[in-house]
Amino acid sequence: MSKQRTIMLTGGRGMVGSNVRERLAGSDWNLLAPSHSDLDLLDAEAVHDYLAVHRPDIIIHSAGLVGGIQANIANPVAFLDKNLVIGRNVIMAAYEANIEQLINLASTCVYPRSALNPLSEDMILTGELEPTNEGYAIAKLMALRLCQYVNRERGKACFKTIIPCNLYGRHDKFDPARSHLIPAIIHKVHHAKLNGSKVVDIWGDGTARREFMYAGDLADFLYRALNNFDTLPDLTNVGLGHDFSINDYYAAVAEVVGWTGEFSHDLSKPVGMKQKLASDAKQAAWGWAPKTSLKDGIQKTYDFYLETLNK
Ligand SMILES: NC(=O)C1=CN([C@@H]2O[C@H](COP(=O)(O)OP(=O)(O)OC[C@H]3O[C@@H](n4cnc5c(N)ncnc54)[C@H](OP(=O)(O)O)[C@@H]3O)[C@@H](O)[C@H]2O)C=CC1
Ligand SMILES: C[C@H]1O[C@H](OP(=O)(O)OP(=O)(O)OC[C@H]2O[C@@H](n3cnc4c(=O)[nH]c(N)nc43)[C@H](O)[C@@H]2O)[C@@H](O)[C@@H](O)C1=O
Repeated sequence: MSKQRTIMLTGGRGMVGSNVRERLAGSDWNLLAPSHSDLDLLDAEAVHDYLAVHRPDIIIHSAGLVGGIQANIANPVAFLDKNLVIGRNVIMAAYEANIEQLINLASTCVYPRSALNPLSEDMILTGELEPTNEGYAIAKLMALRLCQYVNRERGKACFKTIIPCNLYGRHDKFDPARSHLIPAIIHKVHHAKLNGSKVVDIWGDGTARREFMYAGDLADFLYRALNNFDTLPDLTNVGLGHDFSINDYYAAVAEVVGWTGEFSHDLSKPVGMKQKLASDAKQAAWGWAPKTSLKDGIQKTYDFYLETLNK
């Protein structure tokens, strides 16, 4: 009989982490998902001691300070400092404890702002970063490179990094000061419907493009990666392979929510990258593709939003 394998999931109460926990429910994996209050990842000694005691077979590192464009602009110090320290602590503790397998989560903000789309993994560190989330991106780049250096020293690919595109889904954050685009639209359009408002504001002119994947699909990718770690590429984008304009996302949410008003454009708001579409060549070669359509994903996210309002 084979030994039950143990996974440590950081950020297990966050959006990605909660979707991963739901995906793992009923599986053979023994899951360790310490909450922020159980284990503060800013505390290097605590992380070191935790790994020395628990010795997981694999770590999914999904914790961090995460937020939309406005939160990143408002708090560059925290986004750089906290993510740098958390990334360093988790990866170095895993290195020192000789943990065999780790999956580190980066983000498409690691790509240069002027790189040609679709963005392929070999474009990393070839140009200037997008200023609206530069601090966050520098922290993510540090963690990505640290994983690659561990692999170089060990002579094998033990610590792998995935680069998800923008994500949304159940367990998302809907607070306008922190939220990413899709939860922000759900919150705005739901309230417009509730209050009988005829107009909703879109930040910017709405022509910027984003690739938003349903977080349940990322959990599905990670589940496959856990069970096929050896074939998972050392560094790979994870995404849809196509994108939509900001205006398209507003229209899609309005349809799901059932609101029929009009949109105006607030040109004083930050827009960030004009486009950040990740190449899906590596993930496709690995044999994986997301399954959730934009409409289904928005519907599930809206249902979750309504559940949280009623709690
Ligand atoms: N959301 C997105 O669009 C994208 C996310 N990613 C990456 O995916 C990962 C998960 O993101 P997501 O789930 O959206 O983010 P969330 O903010 O939903 O979750 C992050 C989690 O990290 C925890 N955390 C933060 N600081 C600490 C700490 N000091 N010690 C312990 N736990 C801590 C948070 O706990 P608490 O809330 O209690 O502080 C929270 O549970 C991140 O690495 C992110 O960069 C990549 C691409 C896109
Ligand atoms: C995942 C990625 O996410 C962040 O980058 P971002 O993609 O720019 O983030 P966003 O989801 O907040 O915005 C996407 C687009 O949407 C437009 N937009 C319109 N109207 C609203 C609106 O009401 N709210 C928000 N937030 N955006 C809006 C907004 O102007 C922008 O053009 C990084 O900071 C970092 O976290 C990171 O790596």
